[in-house]
Amino acid sequence: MPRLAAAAAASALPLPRSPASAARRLGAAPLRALPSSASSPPRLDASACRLRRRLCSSSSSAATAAAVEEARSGRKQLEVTPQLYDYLLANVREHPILRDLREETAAMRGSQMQVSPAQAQLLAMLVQILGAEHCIEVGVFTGYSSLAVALALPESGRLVACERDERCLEVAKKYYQRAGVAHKIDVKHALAVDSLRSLLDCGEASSYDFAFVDADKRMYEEYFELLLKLVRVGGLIVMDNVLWYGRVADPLVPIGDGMTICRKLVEP
Ligand SMILES: C[S@@+](CC[C@H](N)C(=O)[O-])C[C@H]1O[C@@H](n2cnc3c(N)ncnc32)[C@H](O)[C@@H]1O
Repeated sequence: MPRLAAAAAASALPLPRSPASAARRLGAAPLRALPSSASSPPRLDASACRLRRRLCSSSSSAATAAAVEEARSGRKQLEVTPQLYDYLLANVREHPILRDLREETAAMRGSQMQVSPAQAQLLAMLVQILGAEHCIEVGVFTGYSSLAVALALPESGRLVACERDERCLEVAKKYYQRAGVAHKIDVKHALAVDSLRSLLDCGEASSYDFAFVDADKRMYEEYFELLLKLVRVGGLIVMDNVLWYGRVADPLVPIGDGMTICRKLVEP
């Protein structure tokens, strides 16, 4: 975690702090625990702590609690209703083959794992803004996000796509062919951690512009450390599901389920 935190400090957008470190930084005892699962410790709402700290010298505790609640309720998060989702879908740019892939995947088990068209458009835009040529994806599923990235890459671009499930890859490869981008995608059918290590073993440190992680969450720290080596200075690492259905406190980039964007600024 220290390396992760150090990298986050250097990046444009910070990664989540642990509740304990947030409390230490604020010099405050936890005010109140957010709901958490039985297996995880209660989490501190750091923004509530910050607010309380600002107010506590001049307010009574009742007034402070009221101000905390007011600030909390004022921080509105938009719920994506079916109507809003339809609106987004109607207005997002989606390649016709991406749409076909989304429709085929909708009938498959695990279809909810696919990134949304809006998230895919964001990834494609990041790749284009960066002028990325070399990309990595960890967690392909049926290929929606990887296809969006490959379509955004120039002809000379390459995407290393890591996935352990062969049946998902069959669907993905079919759509890579249909979209005419199969030549840009190097599919690695293996555990992603092994694929990333073998890229490093092949001398590919600091040679990637962009990485997207959307796979097994317990490995995120490991993926981040490996990608920090593989991505060049100035490159981006995008991690999906960082909020994990809201089970993480102190959200930072509430895009979808907490897509977090880290820019590598220095060699680790
Ligand atoms: C959330 S889905 C990816 C969705 C994909 N980005 C999309 O837009 O359709 C996660 C994928 O990661 C794969 N996966 C999980 N753990 C993995 C591992 N250790 N190595 C490689 N792939 C893994 C799963 O098989 C699954 O297909």
